[in-house]
Amino acid sequence: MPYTRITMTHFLLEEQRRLGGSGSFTALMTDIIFACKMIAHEVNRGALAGNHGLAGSENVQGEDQKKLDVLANDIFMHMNALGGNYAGMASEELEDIHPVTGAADGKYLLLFDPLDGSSNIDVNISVGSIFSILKLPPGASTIAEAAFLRKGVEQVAAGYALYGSSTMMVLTTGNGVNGFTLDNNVGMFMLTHPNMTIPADTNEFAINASRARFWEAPVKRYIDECQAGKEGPLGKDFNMRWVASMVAEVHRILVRGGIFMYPADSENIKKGGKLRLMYEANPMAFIIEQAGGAATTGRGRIMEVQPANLHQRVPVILGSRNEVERVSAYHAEHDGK
Ligand SMILES: O=P(O)(O)OC[C@H]1O[C@](O)(COP(=O)(O)O)[C@@H](O)[C@@H]1O
Ligand SMILES: [Mg+2]
Ligand SMILES: [Mg+2]
Repeated sequence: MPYTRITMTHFLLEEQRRLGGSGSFTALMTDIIFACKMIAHEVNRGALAGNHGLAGSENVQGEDQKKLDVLANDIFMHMNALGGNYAGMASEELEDIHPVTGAADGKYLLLFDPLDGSSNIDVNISVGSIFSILKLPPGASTIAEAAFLRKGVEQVAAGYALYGSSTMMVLTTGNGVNGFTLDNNVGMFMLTHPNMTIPADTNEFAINASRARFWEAPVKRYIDECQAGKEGPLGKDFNMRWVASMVAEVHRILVRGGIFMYPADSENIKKGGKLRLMYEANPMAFIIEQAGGAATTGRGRIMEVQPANLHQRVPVILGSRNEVERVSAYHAEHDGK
């Protein structure tokens, strides 16, 4: 049998040739690949390297930082500054944007969640990293927060690394979604999941049901209908999953379909929702839409939300198109639209 493996680097070079680019995109992706490999290594060493537990500090959102949140952030910042491809970065773990010194020619902006699902670190359940890449606006000479505050539709690429039973990277550059698995023996990501697509229908939902008492009527209606199964209005039995790592939930949906919801509720709406728009919701929405799914706040497309600040939160409902559209329709009906 002929050998057919394609490395992520070769895949990116091919993509670059197709677009007629100069190579800077491949270079910046190489930095992200290095960062994710190093974080995978630290996640994998876990307690052996003393990587579990709290760091003893809080991030800008008032959340307790885990040691790995801090380490993953340091790795992401360091590796992505080295190549000089970015003019600036923004992270879940940093209050302000971080202009990259010496990167006068950096043409891109990087936003990231260095470690997603961090409540799962110490219990050895899948976690991940999420990233979103924007082009520096034309004519921008100084890197201010305003340069980052752009709608998700302006992303040029987005992806995540999943540190699970195997390490994977999933990427979109606006031309479909492709998944790569890290071969630890050769240290390279190999294309294993070409052209990932999400089935339009599903019978699997993911929501943190402990928040049911706070849900809005359209969310309660939908989950009640899922739970009513074959005998209910949806006419089929549903299964439920909740990993509490958005990366793992999105990956499951890309592989076998499903709907993931972290909706607005009467409690989290005081902050705008739970998940962060710029480095969680937007990159995942881009990936999901590119795979044929849909991503909404319940009241509009996530990627069309105009960000007002870096750490803005937003309600998130994404996955198999027909189910996401059903939940949106329930919101519209409820709002009298
Ligand atoms: O603790 P909950 O309410 O189940 O929330 C879990 C959600 O929060 C997150 O962990 C937030 O991400 P961080 O771990 O990066 O803060 C998501 O990955 C996940 O979907
Ligand atoms: Mg996160
Ligand atoms: Mg995080």
